Amino acid sequence: MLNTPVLVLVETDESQPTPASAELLTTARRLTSGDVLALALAPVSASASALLAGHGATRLLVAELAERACLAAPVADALVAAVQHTGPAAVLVTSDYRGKEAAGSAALLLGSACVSDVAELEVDEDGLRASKLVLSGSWSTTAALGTGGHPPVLAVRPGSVEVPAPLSAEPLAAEPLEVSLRPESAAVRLVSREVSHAASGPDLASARTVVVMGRGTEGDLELVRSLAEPLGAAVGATRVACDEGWIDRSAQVGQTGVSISPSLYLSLGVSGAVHHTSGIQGAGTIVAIDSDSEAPIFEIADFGVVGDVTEVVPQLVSELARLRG
Ligand SMILES: Cc1cc2nc3c(=O)[nH]c(=O)nc-3n(C[C@H](O)[C@H](O)[C@H](O)COP(=O)(O)OP(=O)(O)OC[C@H]3O[C@@H](n4cnc5c(N)ncnc54)[C@H](O)[C@@H]3O)c2cc1C
Repeated sequence: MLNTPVLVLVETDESQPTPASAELLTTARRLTSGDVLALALAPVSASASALLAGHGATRLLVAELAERACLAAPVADALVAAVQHTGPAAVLVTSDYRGKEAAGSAALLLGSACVSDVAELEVDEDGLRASKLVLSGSWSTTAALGTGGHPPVLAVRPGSVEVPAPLSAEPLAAEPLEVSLRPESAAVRLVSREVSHAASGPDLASARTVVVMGRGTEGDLELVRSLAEPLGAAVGATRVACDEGWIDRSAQVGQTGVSISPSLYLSLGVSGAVHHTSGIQGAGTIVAIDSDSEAPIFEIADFGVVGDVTEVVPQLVSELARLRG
């Protein structure tokens, strides 16, 4: 175990940290006996701050980036400022679209290492080791990050660790962090930001359960939602479903879409092309419903149903309702 601080970029809503942030804090807490420094990019409510502490944070730095918090370059500047202020052994961010880009930029600015899509982190006598799956999950690679240099910046995939219930804790005192933006960061302005159609359920990248719509659903989003809603699942899609305009592009899972690692992945009429399955490498249990028994998705599925989604899904939904009384 390390005894030096670990810096974690966290996000909170009104009352709590996001599930991905709780995972990062859990990971950091397991890596070090030293401080776990939470860096927030907006003011944090007392209840969210207490939960940050409950998940393992010992200090809370707040860099107020306002609307720039959703742009990678200013976030990288905030990470660099926090590193210079606190001297951590490592920096953890969530491996999503913004986190990966910010991690790369921050590592470049710090002259340190960067690994994205990290599935597992451990400490051995030589320092930190980060593991990830590559080549559509056919290889697991581990990078040794050494010690003594600038802290490595690690983008950790959501869904990689189980988060225990938070301990009861007092809110942390927020420590303001001054961030001076580089001219190139200050030059980028946020013009608009809106919630997309696909984002009406849980966040796709960090959801514990995901139901994915493929071509076999023939665009019946109601059918997909009829299963997703009782499961509290996020809705994802294949590229074909997005190309057809059945659902917003932001729902695309795969090589050119979002990478997901839910505990439960359920596919409806998805063939299992490698471009799609490369985005679900970290998934726990894979359940596939497809009318073609030869579909490649069945090669990686833990449970498979060969059948028509229009017949199987309603039966599944009513069985779920029956089991829940
Ligand atoms: C460079 C590149 C990048 C790509 N990136 C991505 C990516 O990020 N994500 C992605 O998803 N794809 C991506 N693709 C596309 C990918 O190769 C596949 O074409 C796509 O994933 C297939 O989508 P699908 O499974 O919905 O459709 P199909 O492959 O057409 O499969 C449809 C499935 O539905 C089944 N079916 C049909 N009717 C029913 C029914 N009534 N009930 C049950 N099952 C039924 C069929 O048996 C079939 O297995 C990429 C391709 C390229 C070249």
